[in-house]
Amino acid sequence: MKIKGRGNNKGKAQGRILFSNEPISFLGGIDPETGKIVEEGHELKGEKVKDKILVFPKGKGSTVGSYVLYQLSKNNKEPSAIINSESEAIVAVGAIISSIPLIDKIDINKLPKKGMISVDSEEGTVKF
Ligand SMILES: C/C(=C\C(=O)O)CCOP(=O)(O)O
Repeated sequence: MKIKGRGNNKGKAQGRILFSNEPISFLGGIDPETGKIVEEGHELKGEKVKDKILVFPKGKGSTVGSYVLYQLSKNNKEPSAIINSESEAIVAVGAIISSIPLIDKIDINKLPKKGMISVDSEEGTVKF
């Protein structure tokens, strides 16, 4: 199946889905050294974002989160792509400065919660 959204940063990626129903805070929520989700009580606590297609509704928390995404990419711990219901500025800026493909305006409830997925953020499409 192919779903069209809005491509925000050009690029293609394929990988395993890491799916969250909850927003993600990059500052304080993800360790930039390891790529591990560390936010207490978060449904993905303990998971690593590296090489995953990270699916979540939107970012939350500090604007410094954009820089944490950049730190993740500098440490080779970044997700391969991000899919959001609606990206806000923190995730959008972080993805752009880190060259991470990003697609939003996707009804993430229509996506599988696990398995492989392909992202083409030039077309603005996801395939699974
Ligand atoms: C740039 C900021 C802090 C710093 O330099 O460490 C302010 C961030 O403000 P938020 O309200 O957390 O976005």
